Amino acid sequence: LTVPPSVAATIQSGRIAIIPNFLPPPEVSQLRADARSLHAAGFFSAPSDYGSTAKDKGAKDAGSDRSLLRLARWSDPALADFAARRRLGARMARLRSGLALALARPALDRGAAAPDAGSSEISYSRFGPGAFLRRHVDEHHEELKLRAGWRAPTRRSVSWLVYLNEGWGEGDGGELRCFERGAGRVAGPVGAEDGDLQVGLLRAARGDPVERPVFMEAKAGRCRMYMRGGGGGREYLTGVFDAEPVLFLVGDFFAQQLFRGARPELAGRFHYLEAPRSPAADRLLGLRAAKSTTPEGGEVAVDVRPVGGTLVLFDSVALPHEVLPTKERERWAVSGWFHEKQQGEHHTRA
Ligand SMILES: O=C(O)CCC(=O)C(=O)O
Ligand SMILES: [Fe+2]
Repeated sequence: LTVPPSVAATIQSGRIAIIPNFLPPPEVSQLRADARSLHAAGFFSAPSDYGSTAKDKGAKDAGSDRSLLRLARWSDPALADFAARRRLGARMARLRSGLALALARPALDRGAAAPDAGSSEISYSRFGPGAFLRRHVDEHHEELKLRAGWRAPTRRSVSWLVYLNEGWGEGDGGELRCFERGAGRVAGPVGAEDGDLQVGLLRAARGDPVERPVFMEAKAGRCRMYMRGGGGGREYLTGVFDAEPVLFLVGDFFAQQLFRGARPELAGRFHYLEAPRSPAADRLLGLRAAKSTTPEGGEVAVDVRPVGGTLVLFDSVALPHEVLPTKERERWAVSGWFHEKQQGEHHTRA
């Protein structure tokens, strides 16, 4: 499946690519019926694995009526309409190959846990009336996930969703709200550089009117942030620091202190993609009760209605997003993540 350059460019700049009518209506209906019958049969479960760190769990909604069909069930030929699921899997595998080429991420999904399913992770999701999903990013730098972060052989690279709803109207709620970076050009692809994941960005400034992704090297818990330099090398922005506790102090202000030793003049431009969160910090910021949020400095909210057949794609590391509360209706989707190999062992924590 050929991925248009404009779609690739959108993903690489940290924005959401929206492709209406990706799935023909008959396939949308088949998958929706399949999801409904699997849900009715009790095969869906609460997304307990959601967010890989304890810190994340505090930031998620505990009580909302959201459930998933896991991969083992998805891949079970004995259950419901397996033919429809397999057809979608084949389509997603073709999309994955197209994306690997268009995004120059050749390792995309190689060695996937479930090659037959077409995507490393794939599941149905159901939001009951009133359900929502709090602001988050789908993948974090390994150091932000502590030891577990380095153990996984692969990581999320591209997030995808195909909505399965029939005639979703403006009043139905449940929009996917994405927090894109608003102003201007991004200097180079977001997400990762040479295996190092992005943790933040430098905002555009008068003398340098582009946003610059900031990546983090980490070796045995010793970290250093950098951006792409002029000659293609790394331009270090901080000295070496210990991941703990520094990365777990909330907010840009603390991160900006790290720039003092290297590039103090750039400190004020630094912004976390998604500031590390903790239940305590959320309480402090009054976020615990918030079902939806407004854009932070320099962000623009883009709302996507979950209309049947629409495909959305975005970089799993770079784009914060949330799902607004649904009103009366159930909200159905099939979603997943194409993975990439995680970087080599020399980066492993001691
Ligand atoms: O259902 C959606 O639109 C988004 C879901 C999501 O963000 C997630 O599962 O990580
Ligand atoms: Fe997400």
